[in-house]
Amino acid sequence: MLTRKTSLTDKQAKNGTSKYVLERCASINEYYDIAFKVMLLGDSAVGKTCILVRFKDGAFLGGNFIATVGIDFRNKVVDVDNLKVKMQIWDTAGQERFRSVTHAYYRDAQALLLVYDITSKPSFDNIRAWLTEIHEFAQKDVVIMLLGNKSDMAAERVVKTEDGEKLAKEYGVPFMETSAKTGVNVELAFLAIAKELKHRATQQPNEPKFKMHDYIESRKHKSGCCSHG
Ligand SMILES: Nc1nc2c(ncn2[C@@H]2O[C@H](COP(=O)(O)OP(=O)(O)OP(=O)(O)O)[C@@H](O)[C@H]2O)c(=O)[nH]1
Repeated sequence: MLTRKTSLTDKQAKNGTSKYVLERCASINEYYDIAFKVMLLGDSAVGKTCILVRFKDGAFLGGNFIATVGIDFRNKVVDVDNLKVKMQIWDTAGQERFRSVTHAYYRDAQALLLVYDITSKPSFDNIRAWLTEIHEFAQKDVVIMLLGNKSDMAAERVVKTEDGEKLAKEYGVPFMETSAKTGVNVELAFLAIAKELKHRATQQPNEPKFKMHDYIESRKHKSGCCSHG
């Protein structure tokens, strides 16, 4: 594999407009300009692995639930404004007994997707505890997004969309409901994160700021309406 590392631009490096180093990596399978680490967090069985598989392979992992043991990651390269952005996505085990393993990875992550299950009230109630943990272990400027997964299970819903929105507003984080089963909003969640991180890394002083919240609100599929895009 041929790997070459370059800084963003000499100017950016000099005036410190970006703290991320651009990596230009060429190999048979993978070419990218810039790389970020993203983590999926949330209680066991909320659908973190399924969200990752849906985004990476466009498929749904139905059937028997197999809990993640420890931590695992998958890479996906997406195009953002003519740059190849590699997202290294870490899938963590939601079970309590693996918590000390996953804590060690928080500090490296630039973005966290915090997931609950709309059919599980405890998974929603635990979001506050997850946020406390994030504030303890993650970087101060980490990008956080709240996802209410399994939006396809309308009949079993116990957490209202408004409650998710309210909680997200309280913590100042973007929010959307997803379905790893149908794919609703899954790609949008990762693309919004990729765009936000790319803009933070390459932002020029005179460039308008990327507004992640507006980007999501103008594109997200709202539960109970329309067809899946
Ligand atoms: N209907 C429906 N089922 C889902 C969805 N996402 C996940 N599931 C199911 O929920 C169960 C748990 O999914 P996982 O992705 O393994 O959950 P997890 O959060 O990774 O769990 P841990 O690895 O224990 O942390 C599985 O049986 C999935 O098939 C969804 O969007 N809709």
